[in-house]
Amino acid sequence: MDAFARLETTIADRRNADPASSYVASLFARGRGRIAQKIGEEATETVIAAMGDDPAKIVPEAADLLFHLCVLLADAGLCLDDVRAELDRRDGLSGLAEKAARPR
Ligand SMILES: N=c1c2ncn([C@@H]3O[C@H](COP(=O)(O)OP(=O)(O)OP(=O)(O)O)[C@@H](O)[C@H]3O)c2ncn1[C@@H]1O[C@H](COP(=O)(O)O)[C@@H](O)[C@H]1O
Repeated sequence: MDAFARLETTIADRRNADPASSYVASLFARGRGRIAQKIGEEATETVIAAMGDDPAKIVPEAADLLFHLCVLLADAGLCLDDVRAELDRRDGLSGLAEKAARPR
């Protein structure tokens, strides 16, 4: 099982855990708005790391961001396979061509 699959399983296991002993459970308890806010914070921290001079510092921030995104997906009843399916759907479709084909 890869890291993302393990993480999804752990997050699902934490849904009814005690928020006092589980960070994931505490996020579920605080709700979708708080989870979304954390994604904003972690995205900002990733941007700050990206603007620095040490690319290695992006890695832990990206991990925080992806972790919180996984919690958001779980909270919304979604999973990474849903995201994979969307990426598969886009595979081979140029971003520039897709944008040019959008209704104006
Ligand atoms: N991957 C992670 C992971 N990445 C980041 N974090 C936590 O995310 C939080 C984000 O850092 P911040 O400094 O922004 O958090 P904070 O200010 O303390 O949080 P707030 O009070 O602002 O909400 C920290 O508490 C990190 O420890 C994570 N917490 C848990 N996991 C995974 O989730 C599993 C279950 O964790 P628990 O639910 O805590 O058992 C763990 O075994 C890990 O696999």
